[in-house]
Amino acid sequence: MTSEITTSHSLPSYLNPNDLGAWGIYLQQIDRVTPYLGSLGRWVETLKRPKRSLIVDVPVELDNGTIAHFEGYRVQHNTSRGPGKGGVRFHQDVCLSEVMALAAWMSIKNAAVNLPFGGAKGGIRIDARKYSKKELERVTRRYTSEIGLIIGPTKDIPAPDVNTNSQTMAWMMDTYSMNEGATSTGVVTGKPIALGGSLGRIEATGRGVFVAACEAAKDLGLGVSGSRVAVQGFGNVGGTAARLFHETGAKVVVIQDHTGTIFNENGINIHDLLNYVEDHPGIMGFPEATAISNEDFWAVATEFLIPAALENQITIKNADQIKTKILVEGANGPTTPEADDILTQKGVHIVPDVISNAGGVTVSYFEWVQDFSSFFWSEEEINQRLERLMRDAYRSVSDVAKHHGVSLRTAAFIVACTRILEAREVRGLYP
Ligand SMILES: NC(=O)c1ccc[n+]([C@@H]2O[C@H](COP(=O)([O-])OP(=O)(O)OC[C@H]3O[C@@H](n4cnc5c(N)ncnc54)[C@H](O)[C@@H]3O)[C@@H](O)[C@H]2O)c1
Repeated sequence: MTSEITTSHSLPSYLNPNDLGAWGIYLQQIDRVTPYLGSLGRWVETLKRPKRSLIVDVPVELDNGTIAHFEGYRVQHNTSRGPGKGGVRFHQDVCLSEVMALAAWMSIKNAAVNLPFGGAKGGIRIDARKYSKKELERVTRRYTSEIGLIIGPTKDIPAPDVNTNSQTMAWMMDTYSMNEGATSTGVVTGKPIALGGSLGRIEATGRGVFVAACEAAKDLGLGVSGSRVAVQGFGNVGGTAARLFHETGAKVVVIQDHTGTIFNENGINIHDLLNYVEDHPGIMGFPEATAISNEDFWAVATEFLIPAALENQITIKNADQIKTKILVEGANGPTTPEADDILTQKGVHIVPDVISNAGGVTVSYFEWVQDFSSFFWSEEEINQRLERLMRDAYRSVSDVAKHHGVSLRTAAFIVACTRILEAREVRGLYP
């Protein structure tokens, strides 16, 4: 791997070469696919620097009358295939190199599933738990106004991410619309339904995970009905994926959340568990399963393992114990590169996050399309279109993986980088 050479040649002066963080990992991933890009390789430097990075000061008056200042970012990594698209994160550790990497991974995800978007991401360096709803509203509105120069329905469309939600998007939409003097629903996605949000958005990521799992099962000649499934995380993504497996006749035998791990070799009744977690802090104490240790979660023999909680969960420490056939990444970055190598050597079929959890951004795309036409689709229509798009995405990546004899993760990057750089090449350089 030539990451040091590449990074020293292509690093913008505003980054610290000794502390690249997530951006360094992204650069290594690009180095890994460059040999597969053929003549498009001459454009690869395009992917190693963001098109546009905006850093803004966000001053607000707090409830106690003092003035606080927060750092805000919006990075548009690449817009060759369409407007920027990606979430806005509120977190005290947000920094430029992290937002750059998250924006770049959105370019890859959007291109891998063939959505007509580039990649972008935003963030504010703030510990959201320490501020009132009114303070967060003022922060959101001032941030939106500051980045209003570069966002817009045909320029860059933000969405929720860590610690932001549909209410945050409603404030962003309202602020942008006030500044424009026109109601502009298409400037953000992930909005409340009352404001042009899309049906099916809440379940979209979990549904996409399930569709990707079914496609992977076809590749391996496995049936889903009767198979055993392990799910880590029983929130939006894990809960929906578990329910769809259960409704298809699979046995979800083990589930872990932040409260612990539960097991039932005959399969956990997911409808009962969903009802249970509505009145409890988590899955622990569910009467129709047995509690086991969190470490034992990884050793349960299954056909499908769905990490849908946090990043860096499958590491060199537990990869050896894992006994599954198909790993479908619901979370972003749940598998470390070392663990990825161990599992691949063991013959585990890994469906990477940029494909398997793309259901959310896909229905965000549908929301944007519906807002443009002011014509809204039924939930059934949305789910059908989502399933078709996810199946097509999996197939094209799987075909490339077979053609080059590489993993689905490398194949997803090959497909995505090729699409982005083809667009770059035919557009040509301005002026
Ligand atoms: N929601 C989306 O549309 C979407 C889209 C793409 C990717 N993702 C990714 O999927 C993952 C899950 O997102 P979500 O929306 O379901 O979040 P969520 O908050 O609804 O659920 C998270 C789940 O993870 C569990 N969890 C937290 N800490 C844990 C720990 N230490 N061990 C085991 N379980 C733990 C929680 O108990 C909860 O059940 C995240 O990585 C997120 O970035 C989500």
